[in-house]
Amino acid sequence: MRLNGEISYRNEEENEMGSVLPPPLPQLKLVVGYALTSKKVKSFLQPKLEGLARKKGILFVAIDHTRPLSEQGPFDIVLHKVRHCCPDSNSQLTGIEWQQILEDYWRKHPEVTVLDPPAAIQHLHNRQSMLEGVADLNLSDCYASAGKVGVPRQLVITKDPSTIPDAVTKAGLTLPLVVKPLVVDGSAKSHELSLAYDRFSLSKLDPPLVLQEFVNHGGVLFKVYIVGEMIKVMRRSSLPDVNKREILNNAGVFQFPRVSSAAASADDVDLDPIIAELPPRPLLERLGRDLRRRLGLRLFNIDMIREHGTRDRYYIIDINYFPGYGKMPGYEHIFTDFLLSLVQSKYKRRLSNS
Ligand SMILES: O=P(O)(O)O[C@@H]1[C@@H](OP(=O)(O)O)[C@H](OP(=O)(O)O)[C@H](O)[C@H](OP(=O)(O)O)[C@H]1OP(=O)(O)O
Ligand SMILES: Nc1ncnc2c1ncn2[C@@H]1O[C@H](COP(=O)(O)OP(=O)(O)O)[C@@H](O)[C@H]1O
Ligand SMILES: [Mg+2]
Ligand SMILES: [Mg+2]
Repeated sequence: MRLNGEISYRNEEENEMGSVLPPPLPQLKLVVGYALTSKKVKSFLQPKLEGLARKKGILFVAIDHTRPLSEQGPFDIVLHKVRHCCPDSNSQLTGIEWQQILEDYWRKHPEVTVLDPPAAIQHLHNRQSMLEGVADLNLSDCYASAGKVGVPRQLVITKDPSTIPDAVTKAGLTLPLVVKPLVVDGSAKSHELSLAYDRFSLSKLDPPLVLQEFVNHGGVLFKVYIVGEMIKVMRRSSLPDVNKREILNNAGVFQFPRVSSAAASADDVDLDPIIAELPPRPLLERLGRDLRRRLGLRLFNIDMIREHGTRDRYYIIDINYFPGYGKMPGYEHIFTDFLLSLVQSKYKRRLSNS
C-alpha cells in the first residue's frame, strides 16, 4: 500500500470558498503482481475487475518471468497460478522453477503478501493429500448439528494395475468407482475421469490414480468458492445417480466428460427442491474457516455433494486452488474488497506494533 513507497493522506486544503475540504482520504495504491496462465488472465482479469480495481487504487501488473522478481514492482501482493504440467504461453518456467523463484523472493521480502504460499498449494496437486486435510478435520462429529461432512472412501494406486481387483476387495470399496488421475497438474489429462462398474476392468488402468466410491447425489454439485473470509456457493450439474440395476448390468470402465464445467449452472434445470437445497450457511462458514486454517490457503473452491436420500450427509470430492472466480457473480467486488482488506489489516498491525 504505497504512494512513493508509503501510505499517504491528502493534506487538508481550503477550497475557493474558503471552507475546509472534507477529511483526508487515503490515497491508496496497491500493486498486485500476477503470474497467471494466459487462460486465467482471460477469465479472471476481466475489464470489469481491472476497472473497479483501478477506481479503488489497485493496480494489476504482469510479472515478467525473464527478469528477477526483486527488480520488478515493488509489489504489495503477488497473485499466482502457473501450470505444473507444461509451459504456458505466458511462461516457459516449470512449476518447480517458479515455486523456487517465489520462495526465494518471499524470504527476501517477507513484507509482500503471497497468494498463496507455494508449499500449501502443492497439497492440492495430489488428490490424496488434497483430501487428507478434510479427513483430519473430523467433520462428521463437529458439524453434527448442521450436517456431516466427509470424503468418499478411496484407494490410491501407484503401481502394478494387476493388483487393483484384489486391493479393491481388500479395502472393501463398493462399486461403482470413480477413477481419477492422482496428480492434478493443470493438464487436460488430470481431469480425465472414468466410472468403473466392475473391479476386473480396473487391472487395465494406468496408475498413479485414485479409486473413489461413487456417491449418488441427485446430479447436483455444490461449488463452494472461498476468497479469504468470503464464501459463496453455486449449484452445478453433475453426474446422474447410478442405480443397482445399472451396476449389475454393466461392466467396464467408461470415461465421462467434465460435467461440472460443461454445465455452468444447475439453476435453470427443473430440480427437485430437496436435491437443489443449498447446504446450510453455518455448515459452510465453519467448513470454510476450518479448511482455510488447515490448508493455509485463502483462494480455493470445494466441490461438495449431498448423498441422495439424506438431508445432511455431505462429501467433499475435490478442492481446487485459484479456481474460475470469473464465473462467480460479483467476483470483481469480492476480490477487490479482499485485496484491500489484506493490506488494511497489515497496516493496522504495523500501527499497533509501532
Ligand atoms: O478455467 P475454469 O474457470 O473452468 O477453472 C477451472 C476450475 O473450474 P471451477 O472454477 O471449479 O468451475 C477447475 O475446477 P474443477 O477441477 O473442474 O472442479 C480447476 O480448478 C481448474 O484448474 P486446474 O486445471 O485443476 O489447474 C480451473 O482451471 P484454470 O482456470 O485454473 O486453468
Ligand atoms: N465420488 C464421487 N461421487 C460422485 N460423483 C463424483 C465423485 N467424484 C467426482 N464426481 C463427479 O466427477 C466430477 C469431477 O470430479 P472431480 O473430483 O471434481 O475432478 P476434477 O478435478 O477434474 O474436477 C465432479 O464434479 C462430479 O460430477
Ligand atoms: Mg472438480
Ligand atoms: Mg479439480
